[in-house]
Amino acid sequence: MRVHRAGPREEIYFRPEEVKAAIVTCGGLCPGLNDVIRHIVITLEIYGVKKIVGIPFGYRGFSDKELKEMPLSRKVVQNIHLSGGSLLGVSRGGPSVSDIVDRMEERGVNMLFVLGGNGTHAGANAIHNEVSIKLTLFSLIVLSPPSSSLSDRCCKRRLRVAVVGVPKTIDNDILLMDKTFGFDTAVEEAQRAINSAYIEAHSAYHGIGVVKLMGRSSGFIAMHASLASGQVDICLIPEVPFNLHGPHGVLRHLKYLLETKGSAVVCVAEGAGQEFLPKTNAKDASGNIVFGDIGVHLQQEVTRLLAERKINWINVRWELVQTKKYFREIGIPADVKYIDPTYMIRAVRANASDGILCTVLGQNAGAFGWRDRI
Ligand SMILES: Nc1ncnc2c1ncn2[C@@H]1O[C@H](COP(=O)(O)OP(=O)(O)O)[C@@H](O)[C@H]1O
Ligand SMILES: O=P(O)(O)OC[C@H]1O[C@](O)(COP(=O)(O)O)[C@@H](O)[C@@H]1O
Repeated sequence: MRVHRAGPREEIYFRPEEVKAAIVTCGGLCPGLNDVIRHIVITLEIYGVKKIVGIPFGYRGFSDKELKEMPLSRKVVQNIHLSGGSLLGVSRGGPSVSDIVDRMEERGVNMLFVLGGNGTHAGANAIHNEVSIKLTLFSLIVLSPPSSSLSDRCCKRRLRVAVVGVPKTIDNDILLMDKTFGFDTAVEEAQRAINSAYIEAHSAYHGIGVVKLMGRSSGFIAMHASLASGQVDICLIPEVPFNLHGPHGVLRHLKYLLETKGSAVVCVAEGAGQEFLPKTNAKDASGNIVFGDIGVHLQQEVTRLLAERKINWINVRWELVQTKKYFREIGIPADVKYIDPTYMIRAVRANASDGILCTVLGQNAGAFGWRDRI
């Protein structure tokens, strides 16, 4: 693996007037996508590029004839960082790499900026392998194959195309990077949910606030948000196995907290405790495994509980049901409030710290597309 430092080069390969640059954002949303898009466009304009387009809705925008590419300029992107989301839209799934490269050829795209996570970069790598000649420009700070193998591996279509990847993950789980953009904002936003859970729990008799945060395989958001809040008693993350029941189980500790403090707040990352849930073989459009839904278990529990209590349990989640059930069984009243701010923490505008990070990333990506041969 080789990691290339991004940023401007002394010599550049492309003539600006010959460049048609395209930007695509794939996977899930993340605060700061618009900031990065904005700075790529601004940087490309500084280099003199006149043809810059956005590909709508991720890789899907390459195949769906209904989706037209969006002309981008400094004027268009001037204020996009003031709102969350992606100006271009995002999606999972989409066309084959061969189709993507066909469309790139048809449209004359010779510089492609890809913003996304693991899957997106697997796609970017595949595009790179499909298009490139010896001029092989891949990766801002992600993976790149050793240069000696490029001419052998990357000459399928022998096109002069630069592919630049900007790593994006709200989960902040890329080992090579201290911090990924959007993470800081997500953690900050998560504080609101935790604080609400605390207020609710604290204001109820034997109140328990449960907050579920993003994190399929890593609990950085949950852990950082918990540490920052100072209001969380139990933080459950995928990296650390735990028991629900038993002398060292979460429920027993909650009982202790109710008896000693009168209330408690639990912050759980979505990937934590998956082993307690029924497994499904479902996959999302990108082929990512959909975590065991609580469906069957929930239905069974809800049916039983509905009969006993006249409460609308339809939207009650598994964590909540388990907690309520436990305290009902042990005869201790508990008032459990469940908050799921999952999409609220990623649909927001980037905060100041992420804004700066995105500025640096966007500028360096915009400048990196020009580099001469590796
Ligand atoms: N191995 C792969 N090869 C080519 N494209 C891929 C691969 N894995 C995912 N993709 C594409 O990358 C895009 C984003 O992938 P996804 O896993 O949803 O998000 P993320 O990039 O955040 O991990 C999707 O359009 C998907 O089809
Ligand atoms: O509901 P969606 O759109 O599939 O996204 C949810 C997933 O995105 C993630 O936040 C990861 O996304 P990124 O790492 O690509 O930012 C997971 O933790 C979560 O399971």
